[in-house]
Amino acid sequence: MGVCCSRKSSVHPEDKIKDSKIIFVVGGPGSGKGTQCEKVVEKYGFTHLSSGDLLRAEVASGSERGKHLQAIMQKGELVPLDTVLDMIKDAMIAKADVSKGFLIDGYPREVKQGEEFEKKIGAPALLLYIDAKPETMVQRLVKRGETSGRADDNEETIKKRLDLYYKATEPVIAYYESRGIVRKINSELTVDEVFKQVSQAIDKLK
Ligand SMILES: Nc1ncnc2c1ncn2[C@@H]1O[C@H](COP(=O)(O)OP(=O)(O)O)[C@@H](O)[C@H]1O
Ligand SMILES: Nc1ncnc2c1ncn2[C@H]1C[C@H](O)[C@@H](COP(=O)(O)OP(=O)(O)O)O1
Ligand SMILES: [Mg+2]
Repeated sequence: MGVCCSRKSSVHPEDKIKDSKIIFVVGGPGSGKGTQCEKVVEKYGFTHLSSGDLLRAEVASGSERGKHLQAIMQKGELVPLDTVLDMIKDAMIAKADVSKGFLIDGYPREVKQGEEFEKKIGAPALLLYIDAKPETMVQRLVKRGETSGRADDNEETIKKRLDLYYKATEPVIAYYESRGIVRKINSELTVDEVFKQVSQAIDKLK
């Protein structure tokens, strides 16, 4: 490795984001992640990146890759790790200069996603665990499905997403609990009451 390469590495775009404040927002489908993230953006000015929104934007672009992703999401399955991680990383880099912190909503969906994120980007300071009962989540998603236009907000896919959440995503919480960064949020309350808990968790960060 000569001078050229070491110099090159010092201007890697990743360098801009590795020291940012990173908050993972994890919870089942319909638990209220997106709703709370919007409120955090309003109050704290953080950058909200939802893996689901990034994927849906790719689908909406009509690209070949989008068609492939749509088929996976419609079945309630997880898209390939590299696809979603690259999208998040690119979105973070694009905001690196102006962001006060990042809310990573809907990621990690499995422990491996968390490990890869830390290898390629950095470590989270906090994991907000948005917790609601399965009956509550199903009820909210069925209701959201009346207007969301989302291909995965139907009863059959909701059931699959819930099963996958308990199987693949819940272990993520235990994984980070051992590091002491998990804050469990009771999402059975009103949006504002849930947000009070979220605010308290974020305020403790400073
Ligand atoms: N605390 C709450 N009480 C009642 N309904 C809620 C609450 N939080 C979210 N919702 C509703 O539940 C649905 C799912 O919320 P959303 O934020 O999209 O969840 P997620 O991003 O976790 O799937 C939305 O229709 C939202 O308006
Ligand atoms: N981190 C991730 N890894 C793999 N697939 C993901 C993903 N985040 C989202 N997806 C795919 C599969 C999900 O069923 C779908 C919708 O995700 P979402 O918008 O985060 O749902 P919700 O907000 O209802 O929990 O997109
Ligand atoms: Mg969401």
